[in-house]
Amino acid sequence: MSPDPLLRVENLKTQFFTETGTVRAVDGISFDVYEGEIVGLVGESGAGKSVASMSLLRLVESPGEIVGGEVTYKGETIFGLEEGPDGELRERDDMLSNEEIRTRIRGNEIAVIFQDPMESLNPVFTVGGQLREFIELNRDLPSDEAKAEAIEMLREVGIPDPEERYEEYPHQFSGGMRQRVLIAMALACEPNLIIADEPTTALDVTVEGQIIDLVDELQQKYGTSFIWVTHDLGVVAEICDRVNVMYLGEIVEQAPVDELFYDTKHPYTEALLNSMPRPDRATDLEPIEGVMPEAINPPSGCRFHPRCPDAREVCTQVHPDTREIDRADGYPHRAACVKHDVFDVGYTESVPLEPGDEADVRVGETGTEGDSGPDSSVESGATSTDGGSDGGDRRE
Ligand SMILES: Nc1ncnc2c1ncn2[C@@H]1O[C@H](COP(=O)(O)OP(=O)(O)OP(=O)(O)O)[C@@H](O)[C@H]1O
Ligand code: NI
Repeated sequence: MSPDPLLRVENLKTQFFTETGTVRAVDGISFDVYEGEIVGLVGESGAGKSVASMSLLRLVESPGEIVGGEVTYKGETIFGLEEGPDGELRERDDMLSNEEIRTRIRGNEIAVIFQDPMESLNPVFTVGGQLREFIELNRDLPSDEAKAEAIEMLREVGIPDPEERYEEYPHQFSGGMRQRVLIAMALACEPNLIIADEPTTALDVTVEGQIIDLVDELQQKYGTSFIWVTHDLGVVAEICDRVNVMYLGEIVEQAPVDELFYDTKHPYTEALLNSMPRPDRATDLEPIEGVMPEAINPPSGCRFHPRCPDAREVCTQVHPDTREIDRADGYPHRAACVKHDVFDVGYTESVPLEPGDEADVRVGETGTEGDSGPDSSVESGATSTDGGSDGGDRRE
């Protein structure tokens, strides 16, 4: 583990200001990416994985806005706020401009691969032409050299007959081949970090496996770091070094991949694991009970408590921060669950919630749960400075 991370994300918050309310899509997440590692962001649909990844390059669009926290890349501030003279939050002076992000960071330092290659490739231009143009622009190469490089990249990502395929259009490529093209494009400028948002989700399992092997190979060859977004813990097991499990805008567990699987500290991770097939567990699959509530008005206390088999009374009141429970290989194993002793909020004495007690409670319904919301939660962490101040931290 090198002393300084390549990317540091601290207490990042991104919200959408919609007519029906404020969506707390990313609600105070912190994680690091060190050089050469593949870091997973995993969680159910709506957990905030995509919004988190978009926020890292400030790609969130209105009505979305990053409202708090810090993103630092190689010591440079991609996003950061400070308190102005009247106590209002404003962007820090050392924050990179949009222009700097576009020309210096995006593509060259940090590249992004999205789920649907058809959205990233223009259907009216040839695959090769697009790749060539991208290389020409970003690496300032003359056209013929860029073309040779483009063909080389296509070969590198395992496209057969790259000279011929160079002349073809995106629709002539299969989904897996298009995804390979996007990987080629991401790699073309030899970035240090690639953010890949569910790049294999639309593919069948065999092709997915091939793409994952390819990424593994390229990662070792180029030493590129990755942030790998997925809802699939199987993929995480295959490819990631460290993992962040997201639930309703928060990271509830963070650990090196083996620790996460074999010394699971958060009931949500446990539930995710139980819902996926595993060779080392013969038991039947158990789907996670209930649905993830919406991020507009999350449950009080621990956001997972209405679905949690370990939930006790205290879990409805205390909102756990993500604390270090253990260390493994020099990395922290963090979890946001008060059943761990470090929280010391009386979990053991607290009355267990009957299963099903709150399983039906939906956000927006009347009842103690829906009424309280996060404002009434007690923050468990003395270190947490922003607890419950939602809305108040919107910039303007
Ligand atoms: N443009 C938008 N306007 C309003 N809410 C949004 C917008 N984009 C995302 N959200 C909300 O932000 C939350 C997080 O969404 P996000 O797309 O990051 O989830 P995800 O974990 O990537 O899910 P998936 O696995 O389905 O891609 C969700 O509640 C979503 O509805
Ligand atoms: Ni997503």
